[in-house]
Amino acid sequence: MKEETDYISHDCCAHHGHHHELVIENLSVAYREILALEGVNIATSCGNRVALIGPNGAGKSTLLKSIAGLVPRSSGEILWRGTSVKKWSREFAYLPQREEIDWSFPITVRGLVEMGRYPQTGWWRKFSLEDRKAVDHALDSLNLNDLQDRQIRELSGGQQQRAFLARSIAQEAHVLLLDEPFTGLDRNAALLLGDLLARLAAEGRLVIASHHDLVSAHELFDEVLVLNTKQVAFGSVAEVLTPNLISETFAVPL
Ligand SMILES: Nc1ncnc2c1ncn2[C@@H]1O[C@H](COP(=O)(O)OP(=O)(O)OP(=O)(O)O)[C@@H](O)[C@H]1O
Repeated sequence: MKEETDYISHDCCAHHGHHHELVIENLSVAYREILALEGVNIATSCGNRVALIGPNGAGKSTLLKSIAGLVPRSSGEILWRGTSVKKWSREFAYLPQREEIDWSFPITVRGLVEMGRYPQTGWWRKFSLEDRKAVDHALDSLNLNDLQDRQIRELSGGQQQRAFLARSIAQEAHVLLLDEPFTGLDRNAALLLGDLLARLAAEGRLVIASHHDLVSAHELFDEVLVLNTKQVAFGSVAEVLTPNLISETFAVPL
C-alpha cells in the first residue's frame, strides 16, 4: 500500500513550514476592455478546500483559469510556492464546467486518466511501468477500476467527475481547480464527491472550486472567497458566510 501511494507526493506542505503556498496579490484580469476580476488578495495552503462564491459573471471561472495559467493577468501576482505562475504547469489541474467539455469525444476512462501522464511522457513516448502504476493508482483511488474500459460519454455525471479527478491524480497535480464540480450531481453523487475532495485535501492537495450553494458550502469547504468582480471577502467559511454578507453580495435576503 505504502509503495502505491508513493506515486503521489504528500509533501506539499512539509518543505514550506507555515508559509502559504498559494499567494495571490492584487490580481486583476481583463478580457480586452471587460474587467473580469479586480483586486484579488488571498493566501492559502495545501490541505484546504476553498470555495469561490459569487453571482453569475463574478469572475469565478476567470480566477480558476488565471491560477491555472490559462488566461493572462492584467496586473498583480500569483505565486505558487514563491514562484510566479505565468503558464500552465503539471502542478495545476483545471476542470472546466460540464458544458465546456465535449462529452461525445471517444475516449475510455483509462484513456482519459492516461492523459494525466502526457505532461511527463510527451505524446510520443511509451508509457513506463511507473506511468502505468500511476494510472492504476489514480483509477483505484477514485474507485474506477470496474469502469476503466467504459467510454466517458456512457458514464453518469458523478462518474465523469471522478474520471477527471483521476486524471488530475495521475498527473500528480497539487492544486485542483474545479469549475462548479457539484452542479448537476444528485444527492448521493454530491456526497461522494464531497468526501472525495475532503480526502484529496487531507492528502495534501489544495482544492479550489466555484460553488453555487451557500448552504452546502459550510460542509464542503474550509475557506471562502466571495467575488463580485472585486473581492468581497476571504476567510474561513464560518467567518465569511454570514447572512449580511450574502444578501449584500447577491442582492437578495437569504
Ligand atoms: N473569453 C472571454 N472573453 C470576454 N469576456 C469574458 C470571457 N470569459 C469571461 N468573460 C467575462 O468576464 C466576466 C467574468 O466571467 P466568469 O466566467 O469568470 O464569471 P463566473 O463567476 O465564472 O460566472 P458563472 O457563475 O456564470 O459561471 C463576465 O463579465 C464575462 O462575460
